[in-house]
Amino acid sequence: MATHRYKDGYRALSKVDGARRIAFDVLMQVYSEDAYANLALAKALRRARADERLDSRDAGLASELVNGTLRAQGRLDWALSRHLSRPMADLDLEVRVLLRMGAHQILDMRVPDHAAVSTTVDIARHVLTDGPTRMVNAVLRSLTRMAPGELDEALEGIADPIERAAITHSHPAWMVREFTRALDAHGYPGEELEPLLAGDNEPPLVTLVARPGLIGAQELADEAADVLGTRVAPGSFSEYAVHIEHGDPAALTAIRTGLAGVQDEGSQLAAILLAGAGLTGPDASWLDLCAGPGGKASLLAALAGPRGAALTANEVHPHRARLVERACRAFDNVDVVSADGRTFGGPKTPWPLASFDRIMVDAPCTGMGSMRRRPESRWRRKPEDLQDLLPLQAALAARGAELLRPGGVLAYVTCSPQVDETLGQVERLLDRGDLELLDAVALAESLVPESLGVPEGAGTVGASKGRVLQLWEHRMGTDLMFISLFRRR
Ligand SMILES: C[S@@+](CC[C@H](N)C(=O)[O-])C[C@H]1O[C@@H](n2cnc3c(N)ncnc32)[C@H](O)[C@@H]1O
Repeated sequence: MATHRYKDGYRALSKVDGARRIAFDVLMQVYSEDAYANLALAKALRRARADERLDSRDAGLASELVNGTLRAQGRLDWALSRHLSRPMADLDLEVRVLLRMGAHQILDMRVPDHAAVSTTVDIARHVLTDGPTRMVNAVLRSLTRMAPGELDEALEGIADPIERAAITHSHPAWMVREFTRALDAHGYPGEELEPLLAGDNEPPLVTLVARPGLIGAQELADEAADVLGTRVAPGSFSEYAVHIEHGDPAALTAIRTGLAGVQDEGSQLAAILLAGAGLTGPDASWLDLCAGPGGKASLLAALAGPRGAALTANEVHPHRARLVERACRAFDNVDVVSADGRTFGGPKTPWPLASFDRIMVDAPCTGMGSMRRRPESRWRRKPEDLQDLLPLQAALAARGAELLRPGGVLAYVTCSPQVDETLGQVERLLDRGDLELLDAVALAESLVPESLGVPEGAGTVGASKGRVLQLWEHRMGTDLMFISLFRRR
């Protein structure tokens, strides 16, 4: 066992709590190696379970510490900075991570103060020298000594409403500005900002998709209930969706064999709407231009199959193209290709211009619509990212339009409500003059089991007769998917 010098001589360090140590190690990987929290955590938990170091309660605690600490980072740093004599950014990473973990337990979890402090300091003793360890101890103790309501009062004292909302709901201020702009652009009142931001801090609903033709939603729900012992519920906006309350979907045979997948209802709806839009003429050749990792491609393949249609699924990154292959392994009507979508197809290729009947352009975006699923992503994304994303999205959408035959249907989709990458790109597509915007809201209402409740007029773009569909977690419970549909003239 490790030893350490203290005033009273050498002594054994106290045993570090397993779940907290795992959380600390995963958080360090997220911050120092840009690891994805969900992947790093799953790997660490698998390893600990294999060594029989962890039961399911510990695994739950480690998950909450990782995900909760990441989500709450902005608010925790603000709270901690009130008890620090120098800026948080000047502290060593290990110290910052321990302070955040400890603060999350003190402020947000039902961990008794003394346990939150002592378990954090136990880790500090293993990874830090004496001085920083004492500092972690002192700052966390001072946090526990705050008067009730002290933080709320300080929050109320922040004059700028964007800054206040950013800290209260732990989002970067630029994102709060963008969410405000997006709500406004779709005609929703500013009061919806708070529930929107709060939704990002809720653990996400896990939704499965029963790929039609392979397995029915009821059969999938029965397997999930039996194997995972979870309560299940049917989807509201996709007849193929099954919500589960808990459990690891990977334990289901239907998931392992590709009959079903994990997919938010918003994503399912994007594929359902592209497949459901009216079309005259042939309906045989479908394209997913940005297919990785293959969620929408696999549902599109399932919907194309009974019509005798084939899907070409393209993805620029070969490793992600392999994920598309895996997601579509149960289908024989899918051709997976790895190429740059901006120059995909064309003369002398198997995919001439103006040849596809239905095209999905699910463009790379800021991902601001699925922050609840990737707790670290809100801090990784920068507003400058849009400088690269916007031209990329425009070029992919334009290529999609060129590959679409007259009378064919194109879906331009993002997992973000950010105005420039959604409505801005729709306007750009309409400026081409060869595309007509369809009414995605009316089509959705005609296809979904329950009404989406989109207010009258919301989603109308300029003078066009069409409407785009923006989904909101706080209204529909889905990711904030943006779906627009066009027909080529
Ligand atoms: C939003 S994701 C697509 C999600 C996918 N449709 C699904 O439902 O699973 C965007 C994808 O576009 C890919 N991508 C980025 N640049 C691209 C390009 N120039 N050509 C084709 N694909 C690209 C990204 O690698 C990413 O996998």
